[in-house]
Amino acid sequence: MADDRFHVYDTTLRDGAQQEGLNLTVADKLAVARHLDGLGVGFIEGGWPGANPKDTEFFRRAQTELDLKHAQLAAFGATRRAGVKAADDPLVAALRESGAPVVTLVAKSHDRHVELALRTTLQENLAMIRDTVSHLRAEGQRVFLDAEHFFDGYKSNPAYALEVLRTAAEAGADVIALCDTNGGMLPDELADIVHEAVQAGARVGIHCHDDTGCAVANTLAAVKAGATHVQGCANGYGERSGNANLFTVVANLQLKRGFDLVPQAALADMTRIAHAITEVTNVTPNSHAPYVGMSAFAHKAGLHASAIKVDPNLYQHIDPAAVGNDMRMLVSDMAGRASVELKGREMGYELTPEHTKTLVERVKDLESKGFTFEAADASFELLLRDTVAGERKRHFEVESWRVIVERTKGGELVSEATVKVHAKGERIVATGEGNGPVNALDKAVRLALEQLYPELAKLELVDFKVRILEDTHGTDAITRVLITSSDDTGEWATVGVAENIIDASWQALEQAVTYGLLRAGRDC
Ligand SMILES: CC(=O)SCCNC(=O)CCNC(=O)[C@H](O)C(C)(C)COP(=O)(O)OP(=O)(O)OC[C@H]1O[C@@H](n2cnc3c(N)ncnc32)[C@H](O)[C@@H]1OP(=O)(O)O
Ligand SMILES: CC(=O)C(=O)O
Repeated sequence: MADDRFHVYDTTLRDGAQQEGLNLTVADKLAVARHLDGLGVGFIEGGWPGANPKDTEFFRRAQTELDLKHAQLAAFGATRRAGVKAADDPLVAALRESGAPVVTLVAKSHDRHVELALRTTLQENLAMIRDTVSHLRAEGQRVFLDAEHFFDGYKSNPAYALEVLRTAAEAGADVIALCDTNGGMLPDELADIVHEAVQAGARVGIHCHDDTGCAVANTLAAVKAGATHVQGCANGYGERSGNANLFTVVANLQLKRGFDLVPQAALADMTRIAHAITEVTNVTPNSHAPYVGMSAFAHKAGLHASAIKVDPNLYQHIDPAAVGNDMRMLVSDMAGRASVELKGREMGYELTPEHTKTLVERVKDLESKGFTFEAADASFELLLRDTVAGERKRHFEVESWRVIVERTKGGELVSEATVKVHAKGERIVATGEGNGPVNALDKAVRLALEQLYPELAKLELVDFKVRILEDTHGTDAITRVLITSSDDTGEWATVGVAENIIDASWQALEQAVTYGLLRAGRDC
């Protein structure tokens, strides 16, 4: 069980699920909870039982299907309605019956919200808090209180906001999490208010939204001011601009401020966990996310690479391995010799200074014509092999290719491609049909080569991106095609550039097949 002196409290399954476009099934919620427990968070807020059947079901299934090693489940809900007893409020009953050891109650702490949104008196709101907290405590549940709009409330009526905090603490709430519900706060002012709340004598937590882009900074400022309970969401999910990214918060506190929040081994697994959660939520991972993003330790500028060659710490704030991420070199027209040398080493090649120089020149020249190698590692490796081996031996030589697109009498569009290749001393002609010209070419080239290279059966074209460069030239614009291919062990990307989209696609396709054969360990 996690240390109770400082809480890492995750609200992905409740506030994270309030993100536009994010929709989790009960099975998804259970899967995310297991990942969060693997990270070692102390509390997982599972949702609002009683508010919808899915969240009620989550808490029911969690009792038998979740075997949490670190975390405790928290059920979220509101204080009782005005004018009824907590014991008689059906939503409070759902919290009581959720099976969760912890209940987090949202309560109004802003006087205007009490009067306008709850449409009750300030005294009745305090009674709602007192009554609900003490009722759930008496039922044996631990209670935390989310003081909604606390910072805006404090600015409007500090005495009342602090009265809410004291009332909850006196009734038995262990933590009063101060919520920047509208996400409008900046760190300095927020820290001052947290300091005042801590002085009032309660254990204070912090719950920040990212509407000013300061949710993580505000959370860290609150901790500095005395908060000992941090709330946030995996990958920064949440209502509007999101919540404080819990991964960033944990990494900052543990690696920069010396807190011992999650096991080191779990922290070193954080990048995998962050990506595993995106698989469940079906939200594209933010490659620029701090610590866990694919680009978080990717270096593009030549000057950076030249210093990194001497010591990676010169251009990195931490060792990426501490959060399970990796340093990557990007090769582009911003690369210098060091970038290319390090990228070559990453790929398993020790390049001579002459080869490095030639490669830098070829990359800069090709990028000026529209190629992009940072997005096409496989094309860069083929270029590197050409440079090192003079003209690299080929698995196959292309004599010609042709594509016909036909609109049939019935209105159907059919593409037919013919490729003529030479491989292993044979001349092979093959024809493929597809729903588009690239699909037809892909089928034809595999048909031609699969009899000689059966491993091509595993190759799959998984993504195809087209970009028109210099589009002011109208039909003379250059087309760049990026193809991502996969086999049963991984993915690779190739690039083609030409005035004609089919020609650019063919270049990327031909390299994809060649690289696939090299990956499979095929000699020419
Ligand atoms: C800041 C936050 O993000 S808190 C989390 C918010 N999350 C959600 O709202 C998602 C889940 N919510 C729901 O499913 C529904 O809103 C429910 C089931 C909770 C309530 O639904 P309904 O009964 O139809 O009420 P409705 O949503 O229209 O309004 C909310 C009611 O809760 C009351 N309320 C709001 N905050 C509180 C509070 N802290 N304590 C007690 N009552 C509250 C409002 O005054 C309003 O009361 P009214 O019905 O008398 O007008
Ligand atoms: C409780 C909550 O989610 C908020 O005030 O933002």
